[in-house]
Amino acid sequence: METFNIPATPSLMKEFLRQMGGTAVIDGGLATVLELHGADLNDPLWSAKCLLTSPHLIRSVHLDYLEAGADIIITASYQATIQGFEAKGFSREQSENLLKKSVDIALEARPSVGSYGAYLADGSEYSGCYGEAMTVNALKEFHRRRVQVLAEAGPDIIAFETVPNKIEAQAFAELLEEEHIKIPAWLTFNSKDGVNVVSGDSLLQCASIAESCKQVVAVGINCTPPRFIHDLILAIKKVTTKPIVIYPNSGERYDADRKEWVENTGVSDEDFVSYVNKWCEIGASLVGGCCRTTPNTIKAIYRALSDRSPAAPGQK
Ligand SMILES: C[S+](C)CC[C@H](N)C(=O)O
Ligand SMILES: N[C@@H](CCS)C(=O)O
Ligand SMILES: [Zn+2]
Repeated sequence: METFNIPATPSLMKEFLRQMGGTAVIDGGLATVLELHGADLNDPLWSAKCLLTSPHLIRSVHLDYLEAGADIIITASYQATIQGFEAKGFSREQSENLLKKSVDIALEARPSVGSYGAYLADGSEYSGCYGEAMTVNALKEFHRRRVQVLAEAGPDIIAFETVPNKIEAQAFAELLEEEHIKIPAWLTFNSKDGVNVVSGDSLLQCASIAESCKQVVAVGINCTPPRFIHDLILAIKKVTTKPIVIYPNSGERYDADRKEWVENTGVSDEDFVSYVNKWCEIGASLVGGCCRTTPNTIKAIYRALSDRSPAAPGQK
């Protein structure tokens, strides 16, 4: 079982970034592009449904992102949970194999571990409200086997993403240590006000939990409107020495009942690509897109960063 040997040292990501010339490009929305290709994700498994119905499509979206200039691609496991597959009638073993399949499809990819809120499939990753009764221990038990299976599949890094509250950050950090996970990880939070994480918990406290966990090699923000990113980077910078990872969404709002994104009627987010260099100047070193971004977004980010000197991405 012990087949991986990448030491999860804090310097690992820094060394990778040095090799990349200082900045790395992450891919964009996976579910978004699966939908653009006709996948129906109105399902409790959301994008993980495609692990059952259209693995070829997942593979082709990963390839599109690599071609667009992404140095890092993220697997289709955001909403893939053993509990979610079992609810569809799969056995435990079949469910674990489906999780593993997400990594196999994007070999060398960064497995996505969405929050408990993602599994609930009611959009609660955008509120972080799990009820008074939820505890760090219950969250650890929910995620434990999932994290073990994904780590055993041998990815380069595990992306804990769209983390909405402090107890889930704590649960992930403790799981990485208790299970002696040797795969490095990043933890990215989401925000709807540019100050705190979506639950209202302090971003500084959440980022500090990530900072104290030795397996965590980067900390940041994902699936958050671009207009908040600048201030969030400045806040995170105060509490971390680790590389900062940023992959915003388009700024639209998610309607969890209809499982659809709706355009904002209020302030609109302009194309965020023009801000990417500024975000890197103030501290971000891994940049990509989340929901509602596409390979075109990533191409534009790649181009914007390539114009920077001397720290061009990827040196491709
Ligand atoms: C990142 S959100 C758009 C994922 C989907 C959500 N958990 C749902 O099931 O509706
Ligand atoms: N990684 C997921 C979304 C996380 S919010 C995806 O791109 O579909
Ligand atoms: Zn997203």
